[in-house]
Amino acid sequence: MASRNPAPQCPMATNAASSSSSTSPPQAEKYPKICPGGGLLIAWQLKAKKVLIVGGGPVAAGRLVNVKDADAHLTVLCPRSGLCPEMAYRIDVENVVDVYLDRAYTDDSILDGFDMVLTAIDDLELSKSICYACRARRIPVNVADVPPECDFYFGSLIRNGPLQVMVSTGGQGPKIASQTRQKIQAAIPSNVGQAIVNVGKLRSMLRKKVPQTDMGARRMRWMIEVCDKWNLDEICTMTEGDMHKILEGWDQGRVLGYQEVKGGWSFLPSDVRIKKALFGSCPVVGYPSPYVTTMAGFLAGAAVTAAIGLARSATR
Ligand SMILES: C[C@@]1(CC(=O)O)c2cc3[nH]c(cc4nc(cc5[nH]c(cc(n2)[C@H]1CCC(=O)O)[C@@](C)(CC(=O)O)[C@@H]5CCC(=O)O)C(CC(=O)O)=C4CCC(=O)O)c(CCC(=O)O)c3CC(=O)O
Ligand SMILES: NC(=O)C1=CN([C@@H]2O[C@H](COP(=O)(O)OP(=O)(O)OC[C@H]3O[C@@H](n4cnc5c(N)ncnc54)[C@H](O)[C@@H]3O)[C@@H](O)[C@H]2O)C=CC1
Repeated sequence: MASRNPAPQCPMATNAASSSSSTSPPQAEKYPKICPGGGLLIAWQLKAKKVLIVGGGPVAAGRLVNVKDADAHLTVLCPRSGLCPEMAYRIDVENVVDVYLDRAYTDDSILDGFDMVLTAIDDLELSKSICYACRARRIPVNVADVPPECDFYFGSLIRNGPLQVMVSTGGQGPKIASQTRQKIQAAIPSNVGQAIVNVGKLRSMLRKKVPQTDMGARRMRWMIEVCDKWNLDEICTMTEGDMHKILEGWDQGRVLGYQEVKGGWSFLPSDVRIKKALFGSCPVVGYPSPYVTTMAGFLAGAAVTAAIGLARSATR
């Protein structure tokens, strides 16, 4: 791992050590405050892991998307008569369900061998008993609608290529999770996924070029400099040929910038920046580029003036 995660900012955090300043040790301000009561947000690698969904309604269909996005091997257990249109489509047309069992849940032996179980059925007692059977087998389980019977909660998700963001409120305010997700989504540049794909490619090329483990720190410093020197739009334009050029800089201990790699005059702004200034919209607040609004305003003004002029000359 490169470097430690920055301490999460928690305005509601209280720290026993720092709240009584007279007794707090000097380290109290230096280390991140512990903020208990949260869940552990992790990117669980489900690829080829066996997941069972019990139920075939809209909630089960939502869970299906979550686990298939993570490349899980999925079994759905639900009588055909109970499948909602989306679930039927996923099973029959899209064919993304690896094993479909057209029957109701009857006995717990079916749970053996699964790595994760998700229930989304309208039978609370059965849901609870599935939960206990999973816990007896140490299988992580989520029971939709019954937070106490969940080993983990789902959250409000953003996905853009390799980028994934999850907002969780620990089960307390799912609608606020959804609203917060929408605000974050509006602040994330739409091309971030492509930029991450390109950076991922460059990183793996660098690892091939410099595989030595004792070069880890230098590799990381170099990659950090690439990401600082190339902005997101520029990274999106990086071709494999550009990557080879950038990697040539490694031997001289330097990182080539966009202009050095792509050519062009260094005293002019890059074509990417010009395009963005003229046609882009601000990814953070979403307003149209000032250049575009000014130009549109000018054209509208000119059109109105011309129309008035024409109308006047017609009435004379
Ligand atoms: C524990 C959890 C389930 C789990 O993970 O197993 C859970 C539980 C419950 N939700 C309930 C209600 C609503 N859920 C939503 C929406 C979402 N709920 C989601 C997740 C979670 N919901 C998990 C915790 C997430 C967290 O930490 O915040 C989201 C984020 C993701 C997803 O479902 O995939 C998705 C938003 C997706 C998006 O838009 O991005 C809305 C709003 C709406 O529909 O617009 C309402 C109505 C408003 C309200 O009730 O507040 C009730 C019924 C309460 C009752 O009966 O009164 C319970 C049960 C209970 O609380 O007891
Ligand atoms: N985010 C959340 O946590 C939410 C949870 N819910 C809850 O999730 C549950 C499922 O809701 P919906 O998807 O709307 O489904 P639903 O209530 O429309 O249908 C239930 C599904 O479970 C299946 N089912 C019932 N008994 C079964 C059995 N023994 N074996 C296999 N399948 C069985 C039915 O055939 C059907 O497909 C409900 O309890 C609902 O209250 C609902 C909305 C949001």
